Amino acid sequence: MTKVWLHGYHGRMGQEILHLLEEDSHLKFLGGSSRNQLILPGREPNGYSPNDLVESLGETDVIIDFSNIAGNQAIFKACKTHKLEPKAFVIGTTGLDRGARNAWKDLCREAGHRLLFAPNTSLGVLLTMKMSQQMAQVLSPMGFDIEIIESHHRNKVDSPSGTAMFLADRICDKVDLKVSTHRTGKREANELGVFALRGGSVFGEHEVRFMGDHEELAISHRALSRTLFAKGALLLAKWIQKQKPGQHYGLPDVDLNDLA
Ligand SMILES: NC(=O)C1=CN([C@@H]2O[C@H](COP(=O)(O)OP(=O)(O)OC[C@H]3O[C@@H](n4cnc5c(N)ncnc54)[C@H](OP(=O)(O)O)[C@@H]3O)[C@@H](O)[C@H]2O)C=CC1
Ligand SMILES: O=C(O)C1=N[C@H](C(=O)O)C[C@H](O)C1
Repeated sequence: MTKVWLHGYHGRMGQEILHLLEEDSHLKFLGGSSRNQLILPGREPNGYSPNDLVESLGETDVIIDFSNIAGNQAIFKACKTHKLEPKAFVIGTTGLDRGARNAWKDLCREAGHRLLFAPNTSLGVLLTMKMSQQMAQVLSPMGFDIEIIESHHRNKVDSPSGTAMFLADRICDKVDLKVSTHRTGKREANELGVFALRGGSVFGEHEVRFMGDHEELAISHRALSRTLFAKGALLLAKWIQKQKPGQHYGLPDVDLNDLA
């Protein structure tokens, strides 16, 4: 059995993942953490120090993080300062800047951790990314403009979404465009604009639009619940365990056929 730790235990995603973990025959919930509490089965939830957290993680095989920037920073600092033995990580938290991601990458190399940055754990989004790259490679040289629009629930704290930035960056790996998230004036020729809507209880919608002079193509993904993110997180938790230690991975490294 693979033992799993849930950082962001009390959150919307934490609770969704917990429900699926309870039914999974290969993964076992070892414990969790939120802003102020350590949650260990059979014990009263308790306050904790970074050292307590790392001690509790000792037995864990995979740490799944769905918290926020401060929460991700907290578990990073605890693992770095208190020298956690090699583990596997799935980082579902979004909004991390380049500095934070680089610090995790360094820690992986130093400590022998395996880590996957997964700003969207839906397998459909992975396919959306791959298809968007292919469409961009054909349509951008033909003069089509590419823009991304995303919608999420009113309580989401980061904007644009991690997924929208991921889609934009992966498209820009293939075509020579610059991501713009704060356009105020006219569109520049080499821009890929990213725009966010917030409201209601939208689980997550992303649309990549390819806008030409006489026709328009689009590829879109709509989450119908949080279950798909939780299911994907558990599949990816199994996937990351099989990867090489001391390495970090991104969603483009994941072959959908390996998850079936
Ligand atoms: N990869 C993916 O597919 C998806 C990613 N996400 C991302 O996952 C993250 C969580 O989303 P969601 O569940 O909706 O958010 P919530 O706000 O519902 O939950 C956040 C959780 O993080 C905890 N937390 C906050 N600060 C800290 C801290 N300093 N230390 C430890 N834990 C902390 C909160 O604890 P407390 O309850 O004590 O405040 C809470 O349990 C977001 O970044 C979101 O964008 C969301 C959906 C899918
Ligand atoms: O906060 C959310 O809810 C979601 N966040 C992720 C993101 O920022 O892309 C993934 C998903 O769309 C839901």
